[in-house]
Amino acid sequence: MPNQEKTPKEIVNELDSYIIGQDQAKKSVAVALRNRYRRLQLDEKMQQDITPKNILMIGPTGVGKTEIARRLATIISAPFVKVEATKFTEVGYVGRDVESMIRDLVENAIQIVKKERYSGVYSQAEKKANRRLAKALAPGIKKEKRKNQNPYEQMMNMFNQGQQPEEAEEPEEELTDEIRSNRQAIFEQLQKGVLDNREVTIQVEEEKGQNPMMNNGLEQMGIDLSDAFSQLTPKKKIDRTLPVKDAREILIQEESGKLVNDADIHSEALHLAESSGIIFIDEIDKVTAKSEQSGEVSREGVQRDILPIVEGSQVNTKYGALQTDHILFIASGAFHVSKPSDLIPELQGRFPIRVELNDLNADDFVKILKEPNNALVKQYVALLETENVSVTFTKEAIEKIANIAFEVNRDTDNIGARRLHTILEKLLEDLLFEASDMQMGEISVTEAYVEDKLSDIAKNKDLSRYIL
Ligand SMILES: Nc1ncnc2c1ncn2[C@@H]1O[C@H](COP(=O)(O)OP(=O)(O)OP(=O)(O)O)[C@@H](O)[C@H]1O
Repeated sequence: MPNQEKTPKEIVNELDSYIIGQDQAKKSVAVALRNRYRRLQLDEKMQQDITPKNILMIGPTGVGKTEIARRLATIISAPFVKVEATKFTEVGYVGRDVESMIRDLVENAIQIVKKERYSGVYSQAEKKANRRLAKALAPGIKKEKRKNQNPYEQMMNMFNQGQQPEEAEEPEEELTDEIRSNRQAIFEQLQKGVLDNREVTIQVEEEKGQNPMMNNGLEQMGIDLSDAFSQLTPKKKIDRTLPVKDAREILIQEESGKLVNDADIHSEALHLAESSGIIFIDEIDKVTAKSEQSGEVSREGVQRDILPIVEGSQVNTKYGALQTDHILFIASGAFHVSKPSDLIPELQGRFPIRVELNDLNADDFVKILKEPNNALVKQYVALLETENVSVTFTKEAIEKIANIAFEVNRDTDNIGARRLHTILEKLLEDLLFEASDMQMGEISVTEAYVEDKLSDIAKNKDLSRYIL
């Protein structure tokens, strides 16, 4: 489960592999996280005396605020959600209520726990899935179901034959020795992954879409009716024909679901969200009285609604009640118009750790393009490699891209590192289009190539507003 024992230095080190600069912000999140862990080690009385300290990140858009918080959560496998303060409305108005952030956090925790539990039963589930695939690929001889058999008789027959109810839904089949040994041989091949591309028809549970009409409003109370109904009605099975490797994935999911206990997952997820959840509240600067436009629904009211959640309260979810005391909240905003002191005093008190994030310059962009583990340039190189096209970027080309990004930010809107995404997409547009037909090739992206593709657009402010 979440690795809370990492020291602040270890955390900062790991953050460094993904985020360039912003050292102060990295340090603050690492310390806040460690303090939460330290507080949990104390006796209850002491724990209550120490109020958890949340973080306020101040900085322009696209400089790494969300990225630091999200990455922090990944490093310690903690549940994480990002919400926008402006999307919430005061209690009593139509819109999302603030408690939905807690319910979203729990959903995220469920996914984390489920993934972990499923991986624990993976080999067992895979074997069961391969058995089902072998059965589908080497079917037995179907026997006609006896007519006029009443349900009681059917149950008794099943019982006598030691069948499970789900097996009983399928028509009975007769197995000859030949089918049996054929099935076993297929099963063994399946285990080795030999038949992965063969087509197979399997019965899968029909996916039920949620009914938004039914849930609207009830969601606010943590009630999901379609979920409740789907528990009551048996799942409908439908036939699907698809390659073995895809069918196996579906069946492994189904079989894993049968091997784990849902109630355990739910309670573990609640505990996980309570003890190590991280909630990132963006645009907090936009819910101050200063940023309000006249005639608008009070935005400050949203702060009043957020307050009890940040202070520690109980929120009901469909998996049970959750106490919010130990959740780490990271609020963020540019604070161009308003100041942190425009937040209601109680909320200011709950976000005592303030960090400012710096604007990014062209040198930062060079590093962002090539250094992080998931650097953009690395992503495109990997994507094109799947087409056997090997792309390299010269040092000068990367500097040129960084400079163009910086200039476009300066001359139009400053969207921080997000500008690199749009610029690279435009730069590599033709290459991405042609790559599939190139059949092996080596391409070097040079400064001249960048100039050729981007300079005209970058020089024209109106054009770059639309394209870059
Ligand atoms: N310092 C950085 N190092 C590496 N990548 C960065 C950095 N800053 C931003 N990025 C990249 O830019 C994108 C946007 O950054 P992020 O989501 O963190 O913005 P933000 O500061 O939270 O802005 P907003 O408040 O508008 O959400 C991300 O894809 C991220 O990878």
